[in-house]
Amino acid sequence: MSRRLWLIVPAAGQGRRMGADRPKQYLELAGRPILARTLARLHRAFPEARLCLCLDPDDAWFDPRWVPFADWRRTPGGAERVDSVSGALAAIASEADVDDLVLVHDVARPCVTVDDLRRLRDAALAAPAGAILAAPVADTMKRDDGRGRIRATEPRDGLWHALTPQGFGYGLLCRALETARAQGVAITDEASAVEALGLAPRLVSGRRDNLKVTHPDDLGLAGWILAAQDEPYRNPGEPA
Ligand SMILES: Nc1ccn([C@@H]2O[C@H](COP(=O)(O)OP(=O)(O)OP(=O)(O)O)[C@@H](O)[C@H]2O)c(=O)n1
Ligand SMILES: C[C@](O)(CO)[C@H](O)COP(=O)(O)O
Repeated sequence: MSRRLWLIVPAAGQGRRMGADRPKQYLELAGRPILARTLARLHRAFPEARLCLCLDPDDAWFDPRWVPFADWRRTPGGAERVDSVSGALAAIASEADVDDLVLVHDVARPCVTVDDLRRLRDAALAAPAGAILAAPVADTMKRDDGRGRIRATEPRDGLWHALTPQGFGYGLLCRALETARAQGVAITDEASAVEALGLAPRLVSGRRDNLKVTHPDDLGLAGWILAAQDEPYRNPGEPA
């Protein structure tokens, strides 16, 4: 049997750094909520995928009309991003096979391109330890002294920004997150849990404009990026 594709979209954050009147995934980006934009990009790349959308159980903003997937379920978000992802993995335990491929993608990354999504999927299918989109660090890196001054210039050779999606086999990702939890390893992405097992996920060079909308000025930037990208970002029938 061929490996099925699951998408896990953590969307249960509060957007504290954005400081808006609602969680940032519900802020408008080029006329639609960020959540709708991100799901539209994922659907354009993988219309047949099964979606787990991690939402805060108390979320009062979500509208199911923004979900273009035929096969989707809402799963309860947790206290941290990793808890939201773990909750989604647990929710599909009776349906998923260990070899199924799981791509985890932040709802806060609406500018990911269809081309990058498919390249990452293909790389993750071929890599036993999974794969992540990532971008090489382009700036000189400084370490501060805790008082707003430079203590050191850090070598940037071999440094990458971790992006999403991050893709792994279902069984491997469950084992990695359970082990990290049991060992008290703090993780901010899926790859770091897999790394903690002693495995080495592949780095797939992705576009630098796959930014995570985090701070207020990211919103304008994301709007410019969407407008500039050379692929359509509206769903068929969606107003201009
Ligand atoms: N308990 C949480 C925390 C975060 N996320 C999701 O994880 C992604 C990356 O998190 P981040 O950018 O830090 O989002 P927020 O937690 O919303 O932002 P902040 O840290 O500023 O509050 C986002 O898609 C966010 O919705 C989640 O599903 N569950
Ligand atoms: C997973 C991630 O997008 C990789 O860059 C990122 O770590 C998630 O955001 P957070 O601020 O670390 O929760």
